[in-house]
Amino acid sequence: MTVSIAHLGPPGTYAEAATLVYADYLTQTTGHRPLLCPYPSITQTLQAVANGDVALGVVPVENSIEGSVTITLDAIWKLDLIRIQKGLVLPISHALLSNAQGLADIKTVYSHPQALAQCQGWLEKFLPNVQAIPTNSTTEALQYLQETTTAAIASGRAAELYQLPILAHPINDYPDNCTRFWVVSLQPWPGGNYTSLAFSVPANVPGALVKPLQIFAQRNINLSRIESRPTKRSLGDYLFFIDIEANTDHQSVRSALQELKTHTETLKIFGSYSILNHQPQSPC
Ligand SMILES: O=C(O)C(=O)C[C@]1(C(=O)O)C=C[C@@H](O)C=C1
Repeated sequence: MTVSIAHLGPPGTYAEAATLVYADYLTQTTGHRPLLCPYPSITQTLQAVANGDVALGVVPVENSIEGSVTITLDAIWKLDLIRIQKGLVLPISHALLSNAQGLADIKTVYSHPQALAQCQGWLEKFLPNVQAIPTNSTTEALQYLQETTTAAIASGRAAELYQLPILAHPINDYPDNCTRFWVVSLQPWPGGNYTSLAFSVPANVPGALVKPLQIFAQRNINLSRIESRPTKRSLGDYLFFIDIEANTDHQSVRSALQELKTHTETLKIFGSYSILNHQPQSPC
């Protein structure tokens, strides 16, 4: 049976590039080529997995310049059953695509908010008076390029795919730009050396976060990331997303999670997974 993988589309997005990396890995390990299914937004990609419309989904989680992809974290928290199967890191190199003669003709630039943010400094320096308009994906931004006063931030791969001219490349503010993606599904997976979880704390009182963090520290379990997101219930009320460098199969992790349950209001464990080591020829 062909496995379907949902990702943010249309074709040409960085999420599609990450999905192609995972599709190659699946083809090599199972002998079957999966089917790629583009969705118009990250939320719809995750919803397709939660509904069981597709077996897998690939979503961006964190960028080295701009930090968390908050849409992904919020949706994963809401969609209870989502489990992480793999992590993968993709180098990101943004280009300015446009049919304009030069930068001076550009009045509007379109892109995904993460891409606009990763190029903020470049935009301020080279296109200071231009209006930046967010789109659902970098590829969606390309539909506005019929006008010769518009530009889009997308990948060199997208420029090639849609035969669009590149005015400047690379334009990300820092050269070492990477985005981490998660491959998610409804199935628990045999695991790896990373575990991701999130929790809300019972009340906004002093030290509410100290205890959960101590539980890991006391067992010598290393935290590789901590991120807060508003619960959206009231101002100052937060959820905490944590990545630890250990597997839920380890006795110390199991006992930490047991204890954590008693110090949190809601605890969600998204699973243990390994990182796919991918060495691309060139950035996407
Ligand atoms: O719009 C795209 O092309 C995406 O794949 C989304 C996305 C993101 O949400 O972070 C993925 C990687 C890059 O960091 C920029 C944008």
